[in-house]
Amino acid sequence: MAYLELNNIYKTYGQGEHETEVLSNINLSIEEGEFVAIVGFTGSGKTTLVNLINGLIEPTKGEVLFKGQPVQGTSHERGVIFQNYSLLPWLTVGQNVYMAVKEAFPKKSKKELNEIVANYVEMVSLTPAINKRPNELSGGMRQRVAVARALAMKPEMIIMDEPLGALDALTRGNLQDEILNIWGKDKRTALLITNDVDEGIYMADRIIPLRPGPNATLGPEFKIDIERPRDKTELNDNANFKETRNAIIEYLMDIGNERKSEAQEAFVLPELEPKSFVGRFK
Ligand SMILES: Nc1ncnc2c1ncn2[C@@H]1O[C@H](COP(=O)(O)OP(=O)(O)OP(=O)(O)O)[C@@H](O)[C@H]1O
Repeated sequence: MAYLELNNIYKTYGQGEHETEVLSNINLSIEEGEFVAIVGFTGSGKTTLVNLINGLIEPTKGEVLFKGQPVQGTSHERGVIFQNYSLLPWLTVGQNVYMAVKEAFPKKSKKELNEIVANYVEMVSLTPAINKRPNELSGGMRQRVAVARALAMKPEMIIMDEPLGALDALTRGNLQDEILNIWGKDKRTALLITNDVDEGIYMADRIIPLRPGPNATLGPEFKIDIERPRDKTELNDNANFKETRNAIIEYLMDIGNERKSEAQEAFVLPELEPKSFVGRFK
C-alpha cells in the first residue's frame, strides 16, 4: 500500500459553459519516506493539486488516499507550507508558531511548547524578530515564519507549494537544507511543488512534471539517482545531475512549445482592414 495515492483524479471549476477541467486523470503514488517533486508551469494547477492532497478541496472524480484511507478534510499529519504565507497579522512571529504548535500538541506544557517554538524560529534565523508582527517583516521573513510554523508541527508528511520562491538564493539554500535535514532525520515523507528544476533535483528522489493546463496531467517521472547527502557545489560537475537536468528541461521545453503551437492554431486572427481612415488623421 502506498503512503499517498491519487487515483484517476479530475478537478473541474465552474459550471455549464464556464466549466474548466483544471486537472485530468492524475495518478500518483508516493511511498513512505520518499521525497517527490512536481515541477510545473505557472497556472497549470499545482496549487489545486496541493489543496486536493491536503483535503482543502475534493476531487470532481477519483480518490485521494492517505495511508489507505480517503482524505477527508485537513489533518495535522499532513503539514502544508503554502506559497503565500498566511500569518495571523495581529500575532507576533513567536505567537504565530506557538498557536500552530499548541494545536498540534495540545497535551504539551507551555514550557515544552515554547521550547519547540524557540527551536524552529532559530532554525529559520528569526530569533531576533521573534516579537515582531508580520507587517514589520519582509516577504522573505514572513515566508520563513511560515516554514517554521509548518515544520514545528512535525507533520508525518510535508507538503510544500513553492515555499521558497520569494527568498534570496542564500536563504533559499539554507532552508532547502533544513527541510532535507528534518525529512531525513525524522523519516518524513515529502512532496515539493516547484518551478525550479535544480531545486527539485537537489531535494527529491523523483521528479514528475505537471503538464500545462487546462486538463493538466502528470508526465513521465525522472528518477534522481544521486547519492545523499547531495552537495550543491559538486552537483554542477556531476554527470548524472547534468544529464537528468537536461532531460527534464528538454521535456518541459517540448511541452511548452506544444502549448504555444496549440495556442497559435486556436487563435487565428481574421484579416481585417480598416475601410475609411484615409484622410481622417490629417
Ligand atoms: N476556486 C477556483 N475557481 C475557479 N477557478 C480556479 C479556482 N482555483 C484555481 N482556479 C483556476 O485553475 C487553474 C489552476 O490554478 P492553480 O492555482 O491550481 O495553478 P498553479 O499552477 O498553482 O498556479 P501558480 O503557479 O500561478 O500559482 C487556473 O486557471 C485558475 O484560474
